[in-house]
Formats: sequence, structure tokens, C-alpha cells
Amino acid sequence: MLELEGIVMAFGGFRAVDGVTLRVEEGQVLGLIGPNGAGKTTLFNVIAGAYTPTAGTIRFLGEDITRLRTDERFHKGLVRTFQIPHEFHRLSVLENLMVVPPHQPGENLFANWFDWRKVRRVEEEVRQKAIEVLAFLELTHVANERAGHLSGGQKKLLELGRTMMTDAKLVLLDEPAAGVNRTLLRKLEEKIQILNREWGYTFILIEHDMEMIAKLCHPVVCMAEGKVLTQGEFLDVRNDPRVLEAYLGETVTEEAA
Ligand SMILES: Nc1ncnc2c1ncn2[C@@H]1O[C@H](COP(=O)(O)OP(=O)(O)OP(=O)(O)O)[C@@H](O)[C@H]1O
Repeated sequence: MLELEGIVMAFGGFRAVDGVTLRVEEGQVLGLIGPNGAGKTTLFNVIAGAYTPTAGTIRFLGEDITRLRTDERFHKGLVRTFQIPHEFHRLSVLENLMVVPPHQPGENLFANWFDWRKVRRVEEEVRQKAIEVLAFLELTHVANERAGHLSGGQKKLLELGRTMMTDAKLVLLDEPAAGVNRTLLRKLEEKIQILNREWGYTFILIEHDMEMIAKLCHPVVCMAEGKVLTQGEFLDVRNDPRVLEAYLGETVTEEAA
């Protein structure tokens, strides 16, 4: 589904991503791990289109997307979850889902401006879809709450819900477990699994929570110093001496600092 070939992302003379070649197959939940500063987020930015790589190519569903903009990738079904924008905190949970841009550019309300019946129909369809997404995420009881009032875990569920409004194919999740309590974490994991198994979503997730990685991810890819160190089953990756060394290096450095 996604093929990265020799990706380099340099900032000045520093290569945050240094020659990454990686394949993501349709239906996988790929876990991206590695110590702080390994280049994981930078690689996400390259995949999502926020950065154009210094070298290398990205193919998505067989098409070279290396030079496509973020929104062009989004319309192809390559979606990255982002924290709910600050100005959306005042909107209700339901409205936060309804304002996600539609998947097909032709479906946007502005294009149908002069046909009010169509506008009403499209708006009603979007509302219905948003209501279904809320039911799936078990957030119906907070549909009319301001998004800013949600707990950390509920916000993560809502972020996932925003991707569900787009008919995403490949979803990039950046540290979904961060700041989420244990109960909601289980729910988040369960929803990711259902979206993967029943809705056919493919995921790449960056995560420091190894319990979540162990439960959800196959394969697991470990990066260090901008490179892919190793990949495979979680236990094999975790027990790889090079991985231990990369994490240990981080601990030693942090302790020394
Ligand atoms: N825009 C930038 N300009 C310069 N250096 C950058 C930039 N973005 C990232 N870096 C550097 O690239 C390296 C990789 O950073 P990145 O955020 O990708 O790591 P990470 O693996 O996501 O780390 P963490 O787990 O701590 O989030 C770091 O040394 C960082 O300081």
C-alpha cells in the first residue's frame, strides 16, 4: 500500500531521516518505535506531505506521491490525525465531526452553493454519518458538549472519529496513548482494532507505550538515528540487542545530562 524508498530528510546538514526504505501492506497495523529523536515524527511528516523529502520516493497505492501536497494525499485516503485545532474547542463534539472536509472534492458544500436542496441533503448526510461515528466511538452522550471540555482520552477518540468522516485508507496515528487513562486506552485500542479488521483501515502508529504496541502492532519497526534499525514481531524487535542498545544509549545520555 505504501512504499518508501531511500527517504532522506535533512535539516541543514543534519539528517533526521537517513535513508529509510519501508513497505506497509494493506491491512497492517504497523508500529513505529524508537528512542527520542530517532526520526519517527519527521518520517510521519514526510509521509503525510508536511515535508518534501530531500531524497527518496513515496508510492501510495502504486502512485508516486512524493511531490503531492498534504491535501492531495488526504483526498487519496492518506490521513494523519491531528490534535483538535484550538479554535475547534468551542465547537460541539458533533460539529467537530461535521466540519471535516469531505473525501471527494466535488462533494463540498460550496460547489453546490446554488442548489439549496442539494446543500441540505449533503448536510443531512454528513450529520447522519457524524451521529453514526459518535455511536461507534461511544461518545453519543457528549455529542453536544464543547470539544474543549472532553478528557484527554475522549479527545483521542474524537480525533479518530474525524478520520472516520473521510473514508480514510491509511491512517497515521502519532502517540495515540499519550495522556489517555487506562479505561479509555482499552476503548481506543478496541476501536483501532475494529477499524482495522472490519473497516479495512491500515494504520501506522508511533507509540512509546509498549503494551499498546504489543497488543496492536504487526509488524513493529524500530528506528534509531534516522534509520530503520530492525523490523518484525514485537518480541523479536524488543529483544534485539541493537534495539536495547539504542534505548539504553538514550537512558545513559539522559542520565548523563
Ligand atoms: N524542523 C526541524 N529542524 C531541525 N531539526 C529537526 C526538525 N524536526 C526534527 N528535527 C530533529 O530531527 C531529529 C528527529 O526528530 P523527531 O521529532 O523526528 O524524532 P522522534 O523519533 O519523533 O522523537 P520523539 O519520540 O521524541 O518524538 C531530532 O534530533 C530533532 O531535533
